[in-house]
Amino acid sequence: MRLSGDPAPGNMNSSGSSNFLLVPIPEYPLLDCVPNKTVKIVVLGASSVGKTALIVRFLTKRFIGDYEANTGALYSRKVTLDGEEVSLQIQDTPCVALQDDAEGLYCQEQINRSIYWADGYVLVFSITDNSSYRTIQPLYQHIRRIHPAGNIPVILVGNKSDLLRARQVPVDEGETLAASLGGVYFEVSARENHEGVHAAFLHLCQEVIRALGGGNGEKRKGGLHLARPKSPNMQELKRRFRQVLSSKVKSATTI
Ligand SMILES: Nc1nc2c(ncn2[C@@H]2O[C@H](COP(=O)(O)OP(=O)(O)OP(=O)(O)O)[C@@H](O)[C@H]2O)c(=O)[nH]1
Repeated sequence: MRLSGDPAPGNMNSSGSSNFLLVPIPEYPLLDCVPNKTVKIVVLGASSVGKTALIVRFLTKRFIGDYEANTGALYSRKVTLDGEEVSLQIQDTPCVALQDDAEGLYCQEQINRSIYWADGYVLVFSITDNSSYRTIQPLYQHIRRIHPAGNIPVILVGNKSDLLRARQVPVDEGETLAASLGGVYFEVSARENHEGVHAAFLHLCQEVIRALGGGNGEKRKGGLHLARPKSPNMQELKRRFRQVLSSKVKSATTI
């Protein structure tokens, strides 16, 4: 899912094109406020698990169900995290896929750069897709190869919890896998509710701040407050949504 924004200068992906890190139009003039901390998060997972839907739900409290194939947009927001002003950047990414041997991973160069860039990791699978769940372990190993040392804040998100009848991954398997990664398991539905998604991202942001040496360890009250989006991103979102709708209507009428 693309949002508006010019390619960030100097960010070139492996093919030399500069459409890798899209810098959305900032919600605040950078001169207004230079938060003393930046939290960089990347959202990773197999195809169609809901990476973009989760980010959009978290940032806008809305569920928009249809997107073009994910090309990897960067979203930036000024947020107040436990009373501290923080610049939050969230990198969406194209899907990763298991290789035929079910051990290796197909992972584009731009995803490797996102992994290297990020401070915290949202690993997403769909509870309705066992293959997306089996992607997580090799994906985590891949992250570890890029960041062999130190603590890498990570959460495991089992999305589409509204589709209980289609469940393929039991809750305890999500919890067990999350524990093996050193993270927490969140079972959520980007379609149905904002609270669960918000809690997951909030937890990861707090872990990142702790890992970056911010705060004095314990979770202060206050939680995470997103600046009201006043950027054209919302207009862009609505335009993209109308575009998808009109294309569906057109295709329906041409049948
Ligand atoms: N029922 C249900 N559907 C969801 C949920 N989250 C996402 N979807 C649907 O799943 C499909 C994929 O959502 P995306 O957000 O595009 O997934 P993605 O992981 O970014 O997809 P890629 O572009 O393949 O990387 C869309 O049709 C969404 O409407 C959810 O919580 N519940």
